[in-house]
Amino acid sequence: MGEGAPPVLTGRDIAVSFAGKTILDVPALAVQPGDLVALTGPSGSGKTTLLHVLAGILRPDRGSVVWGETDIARLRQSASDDWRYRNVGLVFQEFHLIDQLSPVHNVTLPATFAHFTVPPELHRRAQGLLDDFGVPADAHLTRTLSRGERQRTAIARALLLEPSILLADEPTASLDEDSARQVTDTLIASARGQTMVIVTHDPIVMERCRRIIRLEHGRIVSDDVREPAKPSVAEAAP
Ligand SMILES: Nc1ncnc2c1ncn2[C@@H]1O[C@H](COP(=O)(O)OP(=O)(O)OP(=O)(O)O)[C@@H](O)[C@H]1O
Repeated sequence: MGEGAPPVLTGRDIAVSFAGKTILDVPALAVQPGDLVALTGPSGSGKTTLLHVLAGILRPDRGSVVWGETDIARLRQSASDDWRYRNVGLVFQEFHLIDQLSPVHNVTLPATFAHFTVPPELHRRAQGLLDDFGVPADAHLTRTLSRGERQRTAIARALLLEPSILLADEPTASLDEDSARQVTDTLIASARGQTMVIVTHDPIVMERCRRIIRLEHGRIVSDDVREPAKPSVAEAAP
């Protein structure tokens, strides 16, 4: 992690309201490059809203969200989409997979926005990632996968283009304890200097993160830095 380096993310005075009610009120947030941050807190506390603001999916009513030198809160929609495509891997709570495609086809989808046909090396990388995450790559249509396999497919897809930022919303929510441990270890092993912000309630994920930010009623109520736990299984390199 870039200890002492300038933050890769600087948020200031971020506010989001829905129907006149303030959902998020974050005066300041800085994240160091390569850090592993868990965003936790009770249901409805604003975690997904903050993640979407950090991803540029949701424009805050107020404030700045500066990644590197780009204030994504000021970008037009198309520029924001382009910035996200170039920089961010996203794991959504509801996965956003296409059921009628194979898992490997879902994982290679991000590549189809930039390439007419998926380059063979990205196809191989997709298969390698699915293998690392224990998903049968071509065997079935995605709709036949279990919820846990779908979740792991969504994580593999977020990693395909080796984004510098990974934002994940409850990436272990559908997994049993062993799978959650394995997926967390694989995810973290695959981070080569990536900055990760993970919304989670899962102690298995939290113990592997260096920083735990807790939200309540849309505000940061605690922000703790500590030594993360070591992986429980041998780290696999995708
Ligand atoms: N589009 C919207 N319109 C109105 N209210 C919304 C909207 N999106 C979120 N909210 C409200 O904002 C609050 C925060 O929601 P958010 O999904 O960010 O919480 P969360 O901490 O991620 O919750 P969970 O752990 O249950 O996923 C909730 O009260 C939710 O109902």
